[in-house]
Amino acid sequence: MEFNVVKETTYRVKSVWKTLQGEGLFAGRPAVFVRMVGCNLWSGYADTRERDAARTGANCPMWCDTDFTKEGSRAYTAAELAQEMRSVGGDVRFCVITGGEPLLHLKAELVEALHQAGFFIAIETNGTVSLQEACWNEEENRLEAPDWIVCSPKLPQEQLTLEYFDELKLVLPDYHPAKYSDFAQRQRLNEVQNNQLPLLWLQPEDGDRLHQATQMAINYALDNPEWRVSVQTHKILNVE
Ligand SMILES: C[S@@+](CC[C@H](N)C(=O)[O-])C[C@H]1O[C@@H](n2cnc3c(N)ncnc32)[C@H](O)[C@@H]1O
Ligand SMILES: Nc1nc2[nH]cc(C(=O)O)c2c(=O)[nH]1
Ligand code: SF4
Ligand SMILES: [Mg+2]
Repeated sequence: MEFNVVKETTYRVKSVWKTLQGEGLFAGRPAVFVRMVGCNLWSGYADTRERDAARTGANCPMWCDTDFTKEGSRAYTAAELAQEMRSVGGDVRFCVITGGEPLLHLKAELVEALHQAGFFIAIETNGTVSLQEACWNEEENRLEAPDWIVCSPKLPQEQLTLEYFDELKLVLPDYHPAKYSDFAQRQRLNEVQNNQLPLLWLQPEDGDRLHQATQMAINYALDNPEWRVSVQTHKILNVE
């Protein structure tokens, strides 16, 4: 007898947890976070920082504050992940998909499952992956995209393929606004923002250079008031 086994797509997830969104417009808002494994700009292992920074040309491998390695991760189907997120989140229906680089994983199928489970979906991305390519719904011939896109670029703007975003977050001192002026135009006008105000953030790099980076961010915003300073509030509140 022949069996036609259709293998379901699974998603490699480091962790699912309930916390407060720490950064950007939704700072302070209860959220279910999903951290996907792996990134295209750094392997995630400390001994490869310099090598990976030289290879990718991004500085973030030198100071990324996140463990997105595969150790302790789990594979979920879209339905299993939606269920786990409902179970972890209780009444929370705001989720943030991050990583690592979440657009290496996210597909229309998962976006659909999370929407069906009632979630408003935000993502945090480095801008190197096209939404069109990641989240195209082949059957219905349309884009099945997350609802809210936060982009924190680490490569020169000419190399970024992300078509649009809702918030732009540059980590200082390595990523200067002057180098992202064309890319900043890809911010979309959206209903949440009542089609107004650009959301342009300067986020000081946490680590040895935090003090210097914070001063830079403050001074730049005071001189260029379309930019705002983003504080990583979860680190102050001491939540994950
Ligand atoms: C860990 S990244 C994951 C998502 C995606 N790979 C990206 O870079 O946007 C999540 C956010 O943390 C920021 N980030 C990482 N390390 C940081 C640090 N040491 N200080 C401040 N922000 C940091 C990133 O710029 C990004 O906005
Ligand atoms: N609480 C909390 N808020 C966050 N906002 C963006 C984060 C990320 O790592 O993508 C993050 C995070 O790691 N924790
Ligand atoms: S900041 Fe984002 S892009 Fe850079 S290494 Fe960390 S997860 Fe990857
Ligand atoms: Mg973080």
